[in-house]
Amino acid sequence: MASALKVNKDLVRERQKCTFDVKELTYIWEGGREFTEERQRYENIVYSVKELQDEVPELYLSHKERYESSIRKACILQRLQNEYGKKHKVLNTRTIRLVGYGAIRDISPFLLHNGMFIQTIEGQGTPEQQAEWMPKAQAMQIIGTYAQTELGHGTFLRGLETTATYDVKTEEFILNSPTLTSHKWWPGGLGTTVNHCIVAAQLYINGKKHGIHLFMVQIRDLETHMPLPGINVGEIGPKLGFQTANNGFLGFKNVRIPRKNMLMKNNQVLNDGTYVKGMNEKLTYGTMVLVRVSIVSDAANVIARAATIAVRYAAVRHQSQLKANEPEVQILDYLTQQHKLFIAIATSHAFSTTYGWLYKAYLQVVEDLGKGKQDHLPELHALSCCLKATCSRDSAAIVEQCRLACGGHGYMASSSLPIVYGLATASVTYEGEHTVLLLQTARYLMKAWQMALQGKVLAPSVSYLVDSLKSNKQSWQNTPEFIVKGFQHVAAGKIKDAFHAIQKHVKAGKDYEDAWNLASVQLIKASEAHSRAILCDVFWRGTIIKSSTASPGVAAVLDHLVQLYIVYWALETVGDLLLYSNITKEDIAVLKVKYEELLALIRPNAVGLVDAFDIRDEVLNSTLGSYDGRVYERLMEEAMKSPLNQEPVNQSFHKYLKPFMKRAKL
Ligand SMILES: CC/C=C\C/C=C\C/C=C\C/C=C\CCC(=O)SCCNC(=O)CCNC(=O)[C@H](O)C(C)(C)COP(=O)(O)OP(=O)(O)OC[C@H]1O[C@@H](n2cnc3c(N)ncnc32)[C@H](O)[C@@H]1OP(=O)(O)O
Ligand SMILES: Cc1cc2nc3c(=O)[nH]c(=O)nc-3n(C[C@H](O)[C@H](O)[C@H](O)COP(=O)(O)OP(=O)(O)OC[C@H]3O[C@@H](n4cnc5c(N)ncnc54)[C@H](O)[C@@H]3O)c2cc1C
Repeated sequence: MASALKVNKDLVRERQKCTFDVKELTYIWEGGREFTEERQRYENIVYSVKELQDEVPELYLSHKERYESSIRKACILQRLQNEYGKKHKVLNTRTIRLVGYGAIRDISPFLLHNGMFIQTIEGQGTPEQQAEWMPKAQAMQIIGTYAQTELGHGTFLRGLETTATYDVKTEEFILNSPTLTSHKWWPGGLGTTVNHCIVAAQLYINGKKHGIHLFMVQIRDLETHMPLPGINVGEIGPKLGFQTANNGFLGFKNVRIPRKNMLMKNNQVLNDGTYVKGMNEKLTYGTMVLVRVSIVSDAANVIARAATIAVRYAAVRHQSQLKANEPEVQILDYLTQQHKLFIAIATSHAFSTTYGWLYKAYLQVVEDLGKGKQDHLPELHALSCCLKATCSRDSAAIVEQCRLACGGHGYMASSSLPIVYGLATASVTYEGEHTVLLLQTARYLMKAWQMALQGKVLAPSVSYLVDSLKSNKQSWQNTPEFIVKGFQHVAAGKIKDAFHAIQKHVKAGKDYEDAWNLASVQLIKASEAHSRAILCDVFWRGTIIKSSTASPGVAAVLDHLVQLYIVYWALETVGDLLLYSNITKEDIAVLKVKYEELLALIRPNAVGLVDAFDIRDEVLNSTLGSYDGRVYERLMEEAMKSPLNQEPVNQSFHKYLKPFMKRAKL
């Protein structure tokens, strides 16, 4: 961090106003002091490596140069990560991703290796397969990705066209891409980086189709990196963001792999071609569940980055007068600006708390599955789908809101907000498209409602449906607990409406599937309302626990943030509350005042709160958001790095402009 002398005076003043212990909040936000200290130790190592510092900003490099630079840095990072793991302890994936962003400035071409390839071997491989591939993958002797999506299908996995046909004679699978649309399309690192893939393919044995299975396939020679025979591989080209992820395409022509290369923890193919079905065919999708859970944490992190940039900038930026003859105010003093930004801070805490809760549930399900118990798998699938969908979508909207809150300068690439938006919005689509995942949860909610009507016991996350069936005479109270109940009433009401809409269409003679489609707008609204009820409930309960051991200062700001989140969403969805709960116009008027009071309470701590995210300047990489607040100096310094500013006159003047001006007629 910059020395106090060089720090912008507004930021100095803001930091002096802060009423709580910033470090203590960092530890809480990050899940414990040990995680923060581990990350900081690793950051100190990584960001002192000279080779990781850019001479030319990445954005001025060509597509090819950018990729080459990202690979160079990713290799250095991976080496540092492995060395660190040997000396200290293995880093958690959040730290790896965070520190990686700071060095690479975008997505690591090894993201899928570290985020899905290794996890799939771990989660889907037999102990023998793990013993064979894990050490090599961890040491990066083999580099891999998760190759599932095809040109023709990403969502509908049963529609994937890549085939893996078992040849009993040779005890091999033969992989083929029978059509153009069956080519793998999108996997990160696939373009020119990886030499192995986990490939999702339709399994055929003796002409019988057994559905999607996962296969370990080597696609490039380990020495020459040339594609192996029968492999057609390449990169898919520039995208909105994710430029250095090296997303690729892949086709197979009679590529043979040994039988042991099918990941067989769940389903198996024996030597003679006998197919042995596992406990649950959906366990093949297990890595996706883990990544969906992790995306909730990623959403908290991207919001924290955007909020840090926008809040610090809003403290430094002065524009317009509140009153005539008075100096121009910090834009952070406009209530509308606080309305845009404080919800970002609160949301980041909401998602971080929810992630902790969801990850615990994930670990419990994994432990249960190990014992042959799968009772909580449907609930976890439903939760991970709707929370991934809602958190990723909110993160993209909030990052964009933070960008807009920075006015014109937020549009500068050097603000980093465009690149952060690229990351956030990608997560709305990858790992299960937003609407599609909401509809997965809706399937679960429809069943849960049916069970509630039948008086059956429901899983904890939907048990509120039972309460909603009881007559609700209790009058509204403007307390967080009661507002959370209000969200549950909204969710239950929307679930019930969607259920009835389906029933109505079925009664009118529609097939269930058509009725489902006709009700699907209501279904996604029900799923969203369920997500919001969960987020508010988990955030509220989680904050009470965290506050119980926190200092009074930190407990107070945590309380302000959780209340702000709950009241903000109550006001955003006030129409729903009027429809489905006992809230009155008078209660809403009180909530509006409460919301304004909360903005005022948070205002003095705004900069302290984003400082507590403890995101280093290297990770922020932002002219607007650095710790010292030297916004204008940095904007000018970065502009001066433009190649167009390295010469007083660009050659295009002589080639085009001058002749054009000469020819121009009055
Ligand atoms: C260092 C890094 C660390 C961590 C990584 C963190 C972040 C990663 C960052 C970046 C990642 C980058 C890129 C992303 C990579 C990808 O995008 S990989 C590809 C992802 N693809 C998808 O997500 C595909 C989406 N589609 C599906 O999941 C499924 O097709 C579907 C769920 C939409 C439908 O599946 P179907 O087989 O058709 O099933 P169905 O008939 O609809 O449902 C049947 C029943 O099965 C239940 N079910 C479905 N999925 C699961 C599951 N995963 N687990 C448990 N149960 C499941 C479903 O609910 C149905 O149950 P019923 O009881 O209702 O019948
Ligand atoms: C940056 C990025 C990285 C990625 N990395 C990987 C990777 O490493 N490995 C990999 O395998 N894949 C990867 N993917 C692919 C990604 O997982 C898919 O793009 C994603 O799952 C969405 O599938 P799709 O593209 O087929 O969308 P589609 O399903 O074609 O979606 C198009 C539209 O149709 C709608 N739709 C589709 N089905 C339904 C339905 N049943 N009901 C209602 N609406 C529907 C959707 O809501 C959406 O509006 C990546 C994608 C991106 C953008």
